[in-house]
Amino acid sequence: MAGQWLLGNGGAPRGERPTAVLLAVHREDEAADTGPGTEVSLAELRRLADTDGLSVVDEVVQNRPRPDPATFVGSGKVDELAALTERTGADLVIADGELSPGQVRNLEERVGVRVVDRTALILDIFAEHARTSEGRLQVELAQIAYQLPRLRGDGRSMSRVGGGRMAGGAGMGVRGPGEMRLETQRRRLRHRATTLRRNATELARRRQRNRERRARNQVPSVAITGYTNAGKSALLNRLTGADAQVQDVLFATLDPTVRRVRVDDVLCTVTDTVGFVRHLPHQLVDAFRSTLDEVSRSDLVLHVVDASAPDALDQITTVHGVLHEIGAGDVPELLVLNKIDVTPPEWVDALQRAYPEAVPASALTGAGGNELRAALAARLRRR
Ligand SMILES: Nc1nc2c(ncn2[C@@H]2O[C@H](COP(=O)(O)OP(=O)(O)OP(=O)(O)O)[C@@H](O)[C@H]2O)c(=O)[nH]1
Ligand SMILES: [Mg+2]
Repeated sequence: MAGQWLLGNGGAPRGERPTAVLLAVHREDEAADTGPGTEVSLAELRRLADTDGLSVVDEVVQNRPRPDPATFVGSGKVDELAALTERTGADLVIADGELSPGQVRNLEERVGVRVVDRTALILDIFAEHARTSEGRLQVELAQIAYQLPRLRGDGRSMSRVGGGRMAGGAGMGVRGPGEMRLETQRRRLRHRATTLRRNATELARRRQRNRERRARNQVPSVAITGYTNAGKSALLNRLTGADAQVQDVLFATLDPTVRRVRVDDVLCTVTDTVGFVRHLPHQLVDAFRSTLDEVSRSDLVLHVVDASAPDALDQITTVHGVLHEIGAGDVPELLVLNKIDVTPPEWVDALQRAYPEAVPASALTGAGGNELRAALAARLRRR
């Protein structure tokens, strides 16, 4: 895909990447006890920015019970942010949350640089990583859903935030009052979404037919799921000898790879698919419905956890939340504690205390492979 609507520039050397300041609200109230904490969330936002080809130069965090409805952080912090972006010459600000269109406008007016949110960043990464026509189509649908309520009539939001395939074109060369332009943009986007949805339906039907064919052959299906970067693709390769793309970036895989494989004596299909993340944009969950159906229609979910992540337990909870949301909450699950080659043994113990049936393994070294195969075959036979 052309790069004009991308926030970052993954191909550029680090020194030439666009620079960003992160902006977060640290809630001191009860929410802080249940969530992963601001530190973990910010570290993840930093990785997302890095994956998107941006260079993070600084961050601004404010303690407050909840985000300010007008400017996300309070007025004093906005001044601080403006001074910081001025001093560092940062190209944009990324808020760790979802901003309302009003918050974006107010912040941009006062800070003087582009302001985007976590959702836009994730959409941008998806746009860059989608390879197949189905993946691209789903990403564009998600982008349109994100853009529609954020159109400004001046054509700005189109090319500024995430943008879709039509980013540069829509709204260009249209004269007239802002209201009319806004209406034209809206109509074009809706029209485009209708076309895309029609194609998506056709692709979903094809997926459905393939699933039915596999079901007729009585071959059970296993869907590999888990948090992004947990090692899902590496595990698929380890289990099936496939050559799925393994990368130390977030959302390397967007398009499902299906492999037929014999696990011990059981023949099954194994699908590797898109990873999950905290606050996975609902626009993406909606748009990726047909891809995610591979998970909800599978016979077994192989849930891969990066045991070496300090927030592994919280990642498990996040994945369970998304599985529930996509209607896969009732599919039997086998948990794999991956990356034990780099995990302190006491962490693995703690995870196994919480999830006694989980199988420790390493997709990298192959450790635990036999136990995993045996557990997988046993679960499939039990079916
Ligand atoms: N040390 C170690 N690294 C691993 C292991 N499994 C995967 N990795 C590394 O973790 C990173 C992510 O692996 P992937 O297989 O791409 O992860 P994924 O879950 O498919 O990630 P997305 O598709 O981006 O959601 C890569 O750098 C892998 O080399 C493991 O068992 N041990
Ligand atoms: Mg992957």
